[in-house]
Amino acid sequence: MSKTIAINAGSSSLKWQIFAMPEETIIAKGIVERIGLPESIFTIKYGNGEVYNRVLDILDHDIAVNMLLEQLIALNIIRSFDEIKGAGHRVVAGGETFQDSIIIDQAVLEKIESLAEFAPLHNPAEAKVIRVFERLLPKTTNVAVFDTSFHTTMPEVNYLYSIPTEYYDKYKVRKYGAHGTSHRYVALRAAKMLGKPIEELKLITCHIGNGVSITAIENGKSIDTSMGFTPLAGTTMGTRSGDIDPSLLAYLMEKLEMTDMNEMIDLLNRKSGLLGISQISSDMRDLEENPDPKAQLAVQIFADRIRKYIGSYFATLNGADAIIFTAGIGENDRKMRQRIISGLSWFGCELDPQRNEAQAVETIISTEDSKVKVLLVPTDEELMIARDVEKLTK
Ligand SMILES: Nc1ncnc2c1ncn2[C@@H]1O[C@H](COP(=O)(O)OP(=O)(O)O)[C@@H](O)[C@H]1O
Ligand SMILES: CC(=O)OP(=O)(O)O
Ligand SMILES: [Mg+2]
Repeated sequence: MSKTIAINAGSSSLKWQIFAMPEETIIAKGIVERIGLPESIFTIKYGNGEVYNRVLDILDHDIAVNMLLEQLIALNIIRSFDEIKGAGHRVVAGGETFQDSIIIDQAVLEKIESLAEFAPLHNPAEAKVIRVFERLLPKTTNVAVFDTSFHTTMPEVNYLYSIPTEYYDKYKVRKYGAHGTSHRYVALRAAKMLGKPIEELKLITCHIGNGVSITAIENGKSIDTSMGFTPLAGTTMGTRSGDIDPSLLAYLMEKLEMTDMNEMIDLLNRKSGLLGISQISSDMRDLEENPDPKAQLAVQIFADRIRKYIGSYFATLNGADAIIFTAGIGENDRKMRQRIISGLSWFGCELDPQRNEAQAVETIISTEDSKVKVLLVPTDEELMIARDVEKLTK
């Protein structure tokens, strides 16, 4: 038995699990939520159902990971960092350089850092977390697992933008997508739940967290996905605008007397989405029950954009067997699932209100008669990451 830690740094969270491998039993797990927001939540579950929980302001991922490593020792979950043989790190953007998971050396880490423009809210923070590991756990093998890997099967017709092709040839400008590890995991689980080989299924997977992406899956392969060159594209998200008319950039920059394009991109990445529309919060928990009309408008726009992508993927796939909900909002927010599916009855999707009460458990939430099944599948990016560490370090 060896111990592997899987670290999943998201835009608003840091999730992690320590597994005994190859048994895949969980030794401890935890999440730091609302990173960068007031009242971040730091939780560790370990031992025989023990829980360590603190609410405090955690400014960034660097602080979160240092706090986590400190508590692993303080709570006696491990006696020394040397016990951890492998560490798997989620990295959002691998570009065309990294098609698969890889052991991290200095050249790999520098390349991950150089891909910052491909995932500005993620790669820099993820690289920092890896550097903390290199410093504090020098004997541990670090492995990078890329969100983009699963989407490398997308056909050219879907990953190319309608701009001069020379820019793809010269600069690798294309759609890369994200959340691939999650889409892959929930698709595999869905096939099990439906009792069919994944090769025979057409699936639309909806990863709805602080970042949101919708993926069309055929034959177990990603055919198209809503995120683009970076995770800014697609649907409305916690702080990201999703798709907009690019002409807006020049127009708004002039109005705002902005000269730096990075400032504009930052506005779309960090001040838009639920936060921008509601002017209240990027966190769905602060909005869902909030009677403020702006909060409710934000919630409606959020649902509408997801529904539109699902609709378009019915066209991409020429029909679908199942829609799958996962991630923070997809797993926990039944009202949001109801809002999204209620507009898709023409396609043959019908939710069972009672089954839809479920939260964070694997279950079918559509009615018996629903032509398209609707599934709730809690994602487990960390397990997929730990499996890749095991594969590469054996
Ligand atoms: N019980 C809940 N009801 C509604 N939304 C929830 C609930 N629990 C978590 N969320 C939402 O999930 C989002 C975070 O999702 P998550 O997948 O953890 O994020 P990340 O993108 O950082 O990985 C937040 O917007 C949070 O409000
Ligand atoms: C790519 C992305 O948006 O990831 P997350 O939802 O974890 O922030
Ligand atoms: Mg995430």
